[in-house]
Amino acid sequence: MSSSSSSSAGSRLARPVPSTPRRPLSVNASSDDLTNTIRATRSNAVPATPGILGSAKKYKAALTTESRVRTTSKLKPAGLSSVPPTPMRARSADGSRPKTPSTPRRGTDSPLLQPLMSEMDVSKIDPEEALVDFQTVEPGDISGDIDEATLETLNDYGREDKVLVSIRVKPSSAASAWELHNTIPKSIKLDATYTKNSTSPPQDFRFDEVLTGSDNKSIYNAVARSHVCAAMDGYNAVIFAYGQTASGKTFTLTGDEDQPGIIPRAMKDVFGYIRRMPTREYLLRCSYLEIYNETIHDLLAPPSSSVTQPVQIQGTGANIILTPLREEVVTSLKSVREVLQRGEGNRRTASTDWNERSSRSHSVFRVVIESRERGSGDDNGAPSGRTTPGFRPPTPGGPRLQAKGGRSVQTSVLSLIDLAGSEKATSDKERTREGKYINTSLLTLGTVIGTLAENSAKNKTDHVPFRNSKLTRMLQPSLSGNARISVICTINPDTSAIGESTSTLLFAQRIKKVQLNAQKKEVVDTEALLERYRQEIEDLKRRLAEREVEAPARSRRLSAREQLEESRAMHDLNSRIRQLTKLILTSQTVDESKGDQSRPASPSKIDFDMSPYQLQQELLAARRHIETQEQQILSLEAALSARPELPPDAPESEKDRLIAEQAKTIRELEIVVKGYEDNLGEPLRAVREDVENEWVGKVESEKRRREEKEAWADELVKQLERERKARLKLEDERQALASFVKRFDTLWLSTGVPLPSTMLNPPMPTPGGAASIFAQRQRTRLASGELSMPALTETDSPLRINGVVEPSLLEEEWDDVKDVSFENDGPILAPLAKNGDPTKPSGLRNVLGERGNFSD
Ligand SMILES: Nc1ncnc2c1ncn2[C@@H]1O[C@H](COP(=O)(O)OP(=O)(O)OP(=O)(O)O)[C@@H](O)[C@H]1O
Repeated sequence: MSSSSSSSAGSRLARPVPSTPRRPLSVNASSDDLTNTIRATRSNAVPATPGILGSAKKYKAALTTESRVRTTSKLKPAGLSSVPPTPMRARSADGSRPKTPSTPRRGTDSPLLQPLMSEMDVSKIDPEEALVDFQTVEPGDISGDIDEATLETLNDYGREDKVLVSIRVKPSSAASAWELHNTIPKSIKLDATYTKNSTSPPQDFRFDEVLTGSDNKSIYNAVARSHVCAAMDGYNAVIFAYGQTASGKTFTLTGDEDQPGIIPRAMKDVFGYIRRMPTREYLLRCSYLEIYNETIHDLLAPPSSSVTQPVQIQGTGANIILTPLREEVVTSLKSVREVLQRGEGNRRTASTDWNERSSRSHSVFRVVIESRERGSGDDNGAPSGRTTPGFRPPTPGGPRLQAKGGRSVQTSVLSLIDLAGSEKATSDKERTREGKYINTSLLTLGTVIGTLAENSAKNKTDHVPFRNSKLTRMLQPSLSGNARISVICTINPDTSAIGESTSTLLFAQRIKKVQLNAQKKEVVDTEALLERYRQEIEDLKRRLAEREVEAPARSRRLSAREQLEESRAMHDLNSRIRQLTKLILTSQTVDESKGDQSRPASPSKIDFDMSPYQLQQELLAARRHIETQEQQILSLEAALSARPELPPDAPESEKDRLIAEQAKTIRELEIVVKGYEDNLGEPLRAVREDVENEWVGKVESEKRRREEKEAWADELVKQLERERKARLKLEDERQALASFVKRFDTLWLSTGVPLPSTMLNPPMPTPGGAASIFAQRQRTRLASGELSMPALTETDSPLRINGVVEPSLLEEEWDDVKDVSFENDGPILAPLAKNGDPTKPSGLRNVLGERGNFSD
């Protein structure tokens, strides 16, 4: 053990938890126990290891949750004996298969199982208190098989970018339809007797492993151990079993009393791995869910809430969140066993035509592994882990281990998936309905795998229908490449299952082609870094102040070269302070989600959702800030210059003190000025630039709108001018007409013809009527020589304006007027009839000639 690890171990042991003796080595929490518990739960019998479950052994629980679990576990022995009977038990009792209209979740019948683990719920636990490390792992919790040599020799398929695909052939007493390793190692082919096409030889299917027999240990070593270790090393890892119903998937993953499967062995290796890693500490969280009839149920939630509140898949692509999903912190194999027991109790299994205990759902057991380097045990003068305040995450998915002191936290997920088996139609209606869902999701899994394989092989980017089923949606991040995957395809070698086995082998071949590129995920805690920066700044400032105090006395002793070096050292200290100050500002304020390192956030971070007004306010606030700083600078400068000068006979020490103070003030000023420039000057310019950029577009569009309005206003003015002219013209015409009528009336009066009685109350004249009468009368009087009147010339035209005869609006009216006269003009025309021909057409045109004095 290295010295650092010993010291950390020492500090850990020194934690103030006196009543935490090591767990006795006699605790034999073997994977067999774990499997027994699972199997027992699945068969609804009292667990095969009641002694262990009900044991009153004193568990060490210094930094684990076991003490709390233990408190609640005290009820368990009583509860276990009263687990109510289930359909399976009923079946074994009366020998006939029970009718199960809906697949039962046995957890519903065993409420006593529920509260036991509630205190392990991760949302109620300070993760720092549940850390597991090499000291807290019990020897009984680990697999004795794992050691350095084993790890070295592990066939680490996880390092390849391909899925590890293995075939497991279930032992059968009947004749096998398949030949194994006949011509090629790790291959399987159909016995030629059963090939349909006898002319072509049967295809050799080659895989990473082709395994037989009932030994689960060799299976685990061959197909799972490397992936479990990869998960502990920081990679996401997925191990799943695929195959037709009753072919041995559950046997492979869970196993039985004699042959513990992958899950119990993996968990033993997890603790074994932790024990081998004295330099790291771990937080393990488990969740367990099932996809039943395309609904995701949390197997760790109370059954009632699981039914009413199914788990939803949120997010897109590789960032998928399952919510609400219970996660429980596990600190020992025992706590894993309890979690598995509860989950298994809630799983849906039923008797089918092929499998007495067929899984009717896909089940996913997930372990989230978070780890970080062990610190010195004291980041802030307190024991490691104890100082972190209770961490309650706002987001679904449970809490996260916090990085401390700049240490990074590595997170990975190990998913162990027992898929429901594909099957033909069964004799039971409900089973058939379930079978449809199962087959559909498996079919989608096949399509997804096929597309992924095709995309990888042909370098294509065809759409992958992940969303077509809950299973593929949930597996999307892993299948998209960010996980190391191991698939165990189980087949039944019987001749009756040749079709299903062939289809399983084809699926296995396709998934072999999927390309992977799993990466480790590490997160560094910026808060811890900031704290370190702050401490360093304080330290540097203190050193700087010390040097400054000593500087005057020392400078008298130092040579010129030494003085130069001294000033360089001071300068370096100052630069480092400035650099760290800037770093703090950047880390605190840069919005990591946007990845924009160039823009500080507060107070000058630009939010493009802000309104221009808000931006202006921001700008103003920043300006005010600058002004305050400028005032600070001024006042500091004033204070500096206002210092009383020392009298020449002042003691040397007094002079030294004053010089040191002044030097300090100057450096403070320098830092403030530099800080002003770095933190406000540049950001403020950026603000102005952003505001200006935003306004340029707006000003341009405003300008365009204004130009358009001006053009429109010009047009309006022009129209108004035209209208004004038209009005003037009309007014002139009106006046000309009025004077014309007036003249006409004068002429009438001069004829001496008495006004007819009707004229005393004349009807309203119309232009045509008056003109007609006037013309008639003129003709009569001219003809009789009674009147010598100068002929009307163009100059008399009422339409003449400014000496020019212009076409008039009135002209059109005249054209339209065919007969204009006074109403009841008979009496008026009577006297005219004496001198003229009243039968002739009347009208001004007749008086003034065919066109009169109207010109075109
Ligand atoms: N390799 C094996 N050695 C011994 N027994 C096996 C093996 N594989 C399967 N079995 C037995 O076969 C039966 C069916 O196996 P299992 O329940 O694991 O099938 P499954 O594929 O999970 O079925 P389903 O999809 O219906 O849940 C079990 O009784 C199991 O013990």
